[in-house]
Amino acid sequence: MQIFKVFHIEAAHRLPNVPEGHKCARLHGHSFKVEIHVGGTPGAQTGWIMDYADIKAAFAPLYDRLDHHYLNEIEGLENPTSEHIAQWIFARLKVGLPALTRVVVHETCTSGAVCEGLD
Ligand SMILES: Nc1nc2c(c(=O)[nH]1)N=C([C@H](O)[C@H](O)COP(=O)(O)OP(=O)(O)OP(=O)(O)O)CN2
Ligand SMILES: [Zn+2]
Repeated sequence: MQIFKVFHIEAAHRLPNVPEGHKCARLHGHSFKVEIHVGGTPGAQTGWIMDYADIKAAFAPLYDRLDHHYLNEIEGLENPTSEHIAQWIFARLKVGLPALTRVVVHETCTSGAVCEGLD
């Protein structure tokens, strides 16, 4: 079973490696929606896999690094595609949140990336 918590991140970026004339080469911003999913079995007494507040606390340091920042300036996000943002979050969050199973980054209402592990 999995639970999830949703975060909203305002941030700017540009994609440096797109073909010439691509709209995403220009500086622009998004209201990113990030889902953090955690897997496990609900505890017999608690009835929950984990307190949602603990997911929030684990993600907080990364949230602070991303929210209202220019993503290209962040180490590891020099090419901040949805895919790279999802991988960047997964790699760093997994260390302190071992039950992490999935990171979903909605870049717009119609597009996004899902990371369920690192190759
Ligand atoms: N595979 C990827 N493709 C694109 C990415 C990406 O991160 N991974 N990023 C972009 C742009 O940053 C852009 O902001 C989002 O693109 P898009 O979904 O095309 O945005 P629109 O608002 O124009 O979408 P519509 O629903 O078609 O209006 C581009 N590609
Ligand atoms: Zn974009």
